[in-house]
Amino acid sequence: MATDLTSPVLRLDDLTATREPPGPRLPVAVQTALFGMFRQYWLPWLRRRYGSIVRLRIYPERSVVVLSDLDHIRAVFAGPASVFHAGEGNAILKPAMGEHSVLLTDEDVHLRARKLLMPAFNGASLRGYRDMITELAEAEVRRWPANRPFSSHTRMQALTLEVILRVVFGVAEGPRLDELRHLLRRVVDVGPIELIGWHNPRLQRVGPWRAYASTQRRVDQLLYAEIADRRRATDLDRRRDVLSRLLTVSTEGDEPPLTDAELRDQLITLLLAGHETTATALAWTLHELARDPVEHAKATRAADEGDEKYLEAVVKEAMRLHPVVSEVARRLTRDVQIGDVRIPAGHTVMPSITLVHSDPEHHPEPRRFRPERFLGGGPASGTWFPFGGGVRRCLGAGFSLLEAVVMLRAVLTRHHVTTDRPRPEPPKPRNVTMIPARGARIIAMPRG
Ligand code: HEM
Repeated sequence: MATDLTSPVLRLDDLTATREPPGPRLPVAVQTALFGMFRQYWLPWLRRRYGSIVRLRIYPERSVVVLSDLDHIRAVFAGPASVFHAGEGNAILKPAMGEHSVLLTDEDVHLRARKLLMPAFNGASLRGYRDMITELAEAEVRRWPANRPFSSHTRMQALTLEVILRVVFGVAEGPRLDELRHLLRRVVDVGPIELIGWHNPRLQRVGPWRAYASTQRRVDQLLYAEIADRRRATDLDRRRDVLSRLLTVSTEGDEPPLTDAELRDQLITLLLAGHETTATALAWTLHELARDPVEHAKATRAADEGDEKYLEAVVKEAMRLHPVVSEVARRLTRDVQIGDVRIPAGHTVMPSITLVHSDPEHHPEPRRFRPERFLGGGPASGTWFPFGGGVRRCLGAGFSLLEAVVMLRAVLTRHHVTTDRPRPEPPKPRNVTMIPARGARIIAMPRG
C-alpha cells in the first residue's frame, strides 16, 4: 500500500494533531517489569483502557507507542525507511548481535546488508536446503523417547540450531562448532532480567550477567577463528553457505570486502534469529496438535499424503495463535501523526502482532486453533504478520516455513503426538520471543 503523506492515517508533513498518545503513568521500572514479564496480559488490558495507540515508558529510556489498529500498522510498514528506523528500534539486540547486524542498521547500510544476505534465502537456495533439512528432521524424530513426556521446545531448538549452523557454515563438524553449538544454546536462554543487564556495563561485572558476558566473548572468539580459517579456503566460489558467500563479495562487483566485525555480526544474527524463532513456532504447533485429536488426525492425513499446503496452514495457524515475536519496532526520526495522535521524533512505534492476531474482527473465534483459516484465500491481507512487514519483513520467513513443514511431516509420519497435560501452556517471554512456559511437553507414540 502506498503511503499518502496527507492521508488521515499517517501524516509526515503538515501535522494537525496536538494530542499526545495516552498511556499509563506508572514508574518506568514498573512499566518495564510489566512489559518484560506480563505483556501478554497487560497489552490487551491497555488496549481496552486507552484504545489502539498506547504510550509506555520502558527501560532503557524509551518512549514506546504500541499500535494495534490495522490501518495504522499498514501505514507504518509502508512508510519511508528514513522515518521509521527499525534498526534503532531493535537497539535492545545490539549487545548480542552487534552494530553491523542487518537487524540493527538502517537505510543504506541496512539495504547493503540485506542485499548481501538475501541470495542465501531466495527460492533457489530454499530448494537446495530441503534435502538437508529432511535428513536432519528424520534423524531427530528417530531419536525421540517413546511414550513418555519430554519438552518438544528443547528438541526443536536442537534441530533448528543444527539446520542453521549448516546454512551459515556449510559443514557443521569439528570441535570448534561443537563448542559453538553448546554455547549458542546458552546465549538464547535470556529472560527479561538478563536483557536489562545487556544495557548496563556495571551489571555485567556481577552474577548471571557476568557469566553471560563471558559466554558471549567465547562465542566471538570461536566465530572470529572460523572466519579466519574460512578466509584461507580456496574453494569459496563453489560453496553455498552464507559465510563463504559473504567472503566472495569482495571478488564480485565493486562491493568493498566485509570486515571481520561485519561478518561476525551478520553470522551471529542469523544463528540467533534463525533458530530460536522457528523452534518456538514448531513447539507451539506440536503443543496445539497434541491437545486436539481432531486437528491432529487431519494433520497426520496431510503428512501421509504429502499435502504440504495443509501442513503449512497448521504452522501458520499456530503462529497466529502464538506469535513468536509479539511486536516489532520502528524508531521515529521525526514527528509523525498517526490517526489523531502526534508522536514525537525519538519515540519507538511498535505494531503489535499479538493484538492484531487475537482481534476477533480479523480472526473470528481468535482463541480457537483452526488451520482451515489459512486454506483458500486465507485471512485478509495484513491481518497475519508474524514476520513483521514492509522492507524489514523477516529475511528468513520462507526458510522457516519450509523448515517447519518438513519437520512437521517428519514428526507426524513417524509418531502419534499427545500430551500428559492437555491444559494450554501460557506464553513466557524469553529474549525477544514468547515461548511455551512448560516447554510444550508432548508424548510421542511411534506409529505402527
Ligand atoms: C518462525 C520463525 C521466525 C519468526 C516468527 C521471525 C520473526 C521476525 C520478525 C518479527 C522480524 C522483524 C521484522 C520487522 O521488523 O518488521 C524478523 C526479522 C529478521 N529475521 Fe526472522 N523470524 C523467524 C525466522 C527467521 C529465520 C529462520 C531467519 C534466518 C535464517 C531469520 C532472520 C531474520 C533477519 C535477518 C531479520 C532482519 C530483517 C531486516 O531487518 O531486514 N528469521 N524476523
